[in-house]
Amino acid sequence: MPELTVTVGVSPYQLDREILIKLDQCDESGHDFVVAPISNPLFRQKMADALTKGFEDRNQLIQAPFSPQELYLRTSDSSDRLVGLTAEWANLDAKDPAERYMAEKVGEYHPYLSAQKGYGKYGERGFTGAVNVQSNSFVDVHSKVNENAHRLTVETCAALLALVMVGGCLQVFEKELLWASYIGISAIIVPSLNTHSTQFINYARMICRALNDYAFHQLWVRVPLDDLTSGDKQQAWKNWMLLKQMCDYSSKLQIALVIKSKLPDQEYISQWFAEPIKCIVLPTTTFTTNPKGYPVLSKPHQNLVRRLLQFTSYVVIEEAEGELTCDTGNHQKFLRYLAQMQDDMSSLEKFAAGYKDYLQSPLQPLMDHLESATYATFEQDPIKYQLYEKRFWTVFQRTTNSHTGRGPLVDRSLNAAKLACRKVKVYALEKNPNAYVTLQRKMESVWKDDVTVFFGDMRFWQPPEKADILVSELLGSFGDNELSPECLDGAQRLLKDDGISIPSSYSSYLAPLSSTKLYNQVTALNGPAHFETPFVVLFDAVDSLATPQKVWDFVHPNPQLPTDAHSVARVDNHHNTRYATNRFTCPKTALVHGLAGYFDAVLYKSITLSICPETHTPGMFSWFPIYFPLKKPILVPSGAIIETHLWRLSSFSKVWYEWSISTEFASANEHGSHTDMKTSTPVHNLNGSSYWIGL
Ligand SMILES: C[S@@+](CC[C@H](N)C(=O)[O-])C[C@H]1O[C@@H](n2cnc3c(N)ncnc32)[C@H](O)[C@@H]1O
Repeated sequence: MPELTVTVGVSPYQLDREILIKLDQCDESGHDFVVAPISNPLFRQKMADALTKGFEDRNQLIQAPFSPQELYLRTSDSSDRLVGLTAEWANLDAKDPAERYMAEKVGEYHPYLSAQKGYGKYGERGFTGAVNVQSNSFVDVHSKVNENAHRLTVETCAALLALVMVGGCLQVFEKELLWASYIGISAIIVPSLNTHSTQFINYARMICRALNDYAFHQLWVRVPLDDLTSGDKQQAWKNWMLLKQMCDYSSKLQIALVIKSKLPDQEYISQWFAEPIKCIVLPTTTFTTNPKGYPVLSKPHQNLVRRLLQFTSYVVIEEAEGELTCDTGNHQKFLRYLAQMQDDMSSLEKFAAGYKDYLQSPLQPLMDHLESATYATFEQDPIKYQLYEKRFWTVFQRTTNSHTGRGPLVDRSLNAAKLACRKVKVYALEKNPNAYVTLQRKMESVWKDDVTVFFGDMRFWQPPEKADILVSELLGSFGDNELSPECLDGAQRLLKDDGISIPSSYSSYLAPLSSTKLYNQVTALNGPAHFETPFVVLFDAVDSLATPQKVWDFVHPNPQLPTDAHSVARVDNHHNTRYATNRFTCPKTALVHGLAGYFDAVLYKSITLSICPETHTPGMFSWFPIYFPLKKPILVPSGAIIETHLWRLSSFSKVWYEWSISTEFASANEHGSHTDMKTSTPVHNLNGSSYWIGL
């Protein structure tokens, strides 16, 4: 695991000084950035005054541009070290229709506006100013109200928009965003998501518009990790889901997760790991004090923050209300110390650090020829080969036939034989012409007469004699996805009637998962085919929603095959097709982004290897799990049934998977009783159209 980096900022509850002075102070105390409100209390006061006035006066006040005195952020200097904070007091879902009406529904205030034709972007935003896209000119509609229309060129429009907007809460929000955009701030923290009720629909619409209209790289929504005042422990998460959906899963929409002193249960913490957390907000009140008087976090908080630092390096220390002179330098130092604390890392963790949530296309060792570097990566795993060697220990005295790569399994079988003072004859077979060169050299220099190396495909190769033991390692992250069943079926005729296959069986497992990060990464690959392609990936920003269940298995030697079968795999592969359906109870309301796939294998009798989370072979890193994505995530209520459907299908030239997920839940009907609802995703990868494995 690389050293965790931490970028610590500070969020003053109120700024009473020039922002540049504050930035200097922050530099001195070691902060990397400052989260600063865009406008200040003077502006708030002006807006509050405006609401008490009559129509004309009100509009005059709210149309006035920001005066420099009303802004904390006045210049574009240092905007790269600033995160803007829009006014929390702007209630985007104000019950008072006057507030919202004045702010947004310009058309109703100004009936002729709705009669205008050809509104461009700015008009659609609800500004009184509108771009007439046809004439390429700017119309100050409010001036038109006063029968005093000004026509301005579109070039000056952006600068002028700040001057002509109508006010009110929504207007405040837009006005601040526009100003922040003008001075070049790239990240904005928008008002907190209302977690007490579902009264945030207009807020969601405004966020959606902001994502659409402004060039900000990111909008961070303040969300509490848990709202302990709400009866529903998932209320904050559910509202966040709704917001995400309304914003059509925009990847620019991210979370500033506020961690308070009381933490929720683990299952309600882990649901956030699947979400795009961009920033961790730690109010100073979340810290406790150690005996020397320095601020520290409790152990559970430390664990949580360290876990979250794997997703983001941004931490904001938020000064509590009324703590204007609070010195957050020591809080920041503690966070840096926490980020640097190294756990003892296992070899698995060291190896895995660079692979977390990194999507890889599954290997196709049958259709493609692997590269030397890929074999070198396999060979770094000590555990896999130890397990094979353990197995050889009991069966080595017979002729061995091995499918080899660069030969690590051959080495292990010879080792085991030597330790047990037994003689084995090894035939090593490889179909990769390049790996075959390496094998030949190894035979000449190391193995000598103990091993004979052959070049060929096990499905068609003619052996000098039949083997007692057939050793292979053709397993993929989902067990059968590198076509071990087809290859070993083809090779079964190389085995004596009482011969042994290592592995003797392997099984595949599935579980539903939630991960916005993985979903966004598939989206970023551009193109619908990627949503119909499984990926090998080491899960990190993932919430696993259930213990994986077995979907199917394969056994070798395969009792279904005729003993004299020759090239069976090519003639009829029907016996290797599968369909499995599994049912999972969703433990909490969750957004399902796809399926996690795993496998375990019995090498022989009690010797097994596994990548399933509950039974993972310690220290083994040859395989990461597989991810079957969904084109559109599905929201599943707590307690609902998630039914997975997976097919393994085959033609003469390829094997592929198809998948879909159905959900079943009870829904109240208009008579107050419950009816069962069932929904389903489309079937993914029909006919192997997007992803297949070549035979
Ligand atoms: C996953 S690699 C494992 C290699 C080696 N056992 C190891 O652990 O490093 C599978 C190897 O089997 C070879 N292979 C796959 N299908 C084969 C086939 N039908 N006949 C012969 N070799 C095959 C591949 O070229 C590759 O070298």
